[in-house]
Amino acid sequence: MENKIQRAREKLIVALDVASTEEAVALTRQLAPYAGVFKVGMQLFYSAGPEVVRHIKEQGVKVFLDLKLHDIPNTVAQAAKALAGLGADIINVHAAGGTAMLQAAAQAVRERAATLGLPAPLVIAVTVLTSIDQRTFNQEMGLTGEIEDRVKAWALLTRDAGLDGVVASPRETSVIRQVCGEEFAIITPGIRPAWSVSGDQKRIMTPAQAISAGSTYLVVGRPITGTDNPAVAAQKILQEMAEVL
Ligand SMILES: O=c1ccn([C@@H]2O[C@H](COP(=O)(O)O)[C@@H](O)[C@H]2O)c(=O)[nH]1
Repeated sequence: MENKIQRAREKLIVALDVASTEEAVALTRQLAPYAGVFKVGMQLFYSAGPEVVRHIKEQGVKVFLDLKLHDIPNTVAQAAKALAGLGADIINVHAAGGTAMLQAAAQAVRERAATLGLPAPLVIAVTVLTSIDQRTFNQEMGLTGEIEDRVKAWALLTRDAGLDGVVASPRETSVIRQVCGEEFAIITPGIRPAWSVSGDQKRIMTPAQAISAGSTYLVVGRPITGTDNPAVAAQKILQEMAEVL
């Protein structure tokens, strides 16, 4: 079981959705025994600044820089190049930016990392946000068809552009795995243990369901960080994951 707990720890990404470096470092120290990767999203990055990545890495964990770049290829490439210099282990962009943007981002990140002698971060594309349900997708966003088909198409686009994987709901993990293969990274937010509330997340699964579906990484924020005792919550989630590994 100890081996399975270790494997589960490597797959758990904690979303540090807080406003200061101090809070982020304190959470990282507390949760590092249970999670191998910590996610710096827009709230933390824009509040605390780029240096926060270094402070989190100093705790001996990996960092997923979740800034979801989406613009014209040149702009994204220049931004991705700047981010690659921060030492993050995973960087992401939006698949909706299209092949030229995806390729420009991946090339810029890999070249910059090589120049600095850093390991190349995984470059990942966000498909359809986990907060979007079928009604919003069709009626508000004006997109036709099923979410699952769009996710599948964007996952293939991402793979063909040479990126390392996607962000999607764990509900789409099986179909992505089928078409993109075993090596393709599938990062899944929208994780809700049975004892937590879904809130703004719409396409959700439990930690055990997401692992069973084949997700590479599970992103968990509020079900851990929003509780009175984040370490206990993280331990429970780790246990749920390990039981099906
Ligand atoms: O489709 C997406 C892409 C990114 N996220 C991010 O993951 C975490 C989830 O946090 P919870 O508190 O567990 O809901 C959050 O930082 C999002 O920005 C996502 O949820 N869905």
